Amino acid sequence: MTAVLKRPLKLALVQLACGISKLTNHHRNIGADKAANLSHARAKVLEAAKAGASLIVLPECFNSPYGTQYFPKYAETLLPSPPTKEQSPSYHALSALAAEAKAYLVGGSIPELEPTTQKYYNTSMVFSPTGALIGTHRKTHLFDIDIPGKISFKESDYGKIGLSICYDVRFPELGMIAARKGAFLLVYPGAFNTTTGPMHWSLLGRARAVDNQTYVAMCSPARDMSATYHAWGHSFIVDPNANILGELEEKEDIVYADLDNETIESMRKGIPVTTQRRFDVYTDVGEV
Ligand SMILES: NC(=O)CCC(=O)C(=O)O
Repeated sequence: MTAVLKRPLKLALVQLACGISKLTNHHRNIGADKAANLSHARAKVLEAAKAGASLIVLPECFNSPYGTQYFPKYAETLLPSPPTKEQSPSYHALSALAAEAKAYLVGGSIPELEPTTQKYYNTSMVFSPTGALIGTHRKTHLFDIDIPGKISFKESDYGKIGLSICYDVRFPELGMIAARKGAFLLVYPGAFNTTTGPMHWSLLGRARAVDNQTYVAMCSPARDMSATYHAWGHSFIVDPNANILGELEEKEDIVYADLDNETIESMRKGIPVTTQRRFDVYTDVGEV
């Protein structure tokens, strides 16, 4: 999916502690307690909003332990939209939180149960600062006017973001299609692990940034060695030149970066691959 946001903007990735934690009694089993996770996510998102972030991202499976064995217990029904509070407490919590934070909120992902087919999905929901749902993504493998003193509206100040989930980052086509449709930022709520994380997490995010000359944001849960799945952590934000603007370690924390148009424009001017494609020689797979 793509969403449209005004730039420049401050982006925050919330590397949430969402596995089962043994840190303190207070935090014990927080990963297994959806209501506690939603309340903890609220506190961290409001912290990011207070720091000035207008686009805030939560990680993959932010309100449940990560693992398909947990899907039946934690899954919510999102269709028909809008769901009731009973069908999807997370939908309502995220919608209210986006409005409270007055920020765009990429709600990481949650397990979804499709009521007709009874199939499970790993689904991300995106809310606007009014609390409206503006997009969803299920993991799959310019009007410019300036009349002085009257009206000024610059549609080109707005940009789209492309959203995929975790393993999706290994499929360059998704990011490429989003970038070719105008996305300036590719967001991946994700939960790599302590095996594949050190090998590929950073490499893949930086590769997608260079491929598409966009910003890329990879938002992981914090690592919890007492959970059944050990998330890599290391949430990071990278610019279109593959420079890491900020990266976390494995514990709970928030990383911020200011994103602008100029960096993308200057990168695309300097290395103009976006205008040099040879569709007379090979097929335009990004044109779908
Ligand atoms: N949650 C995921 O999709 C994990 C993907 C992963 O670890 C990988 O290496 O890819």
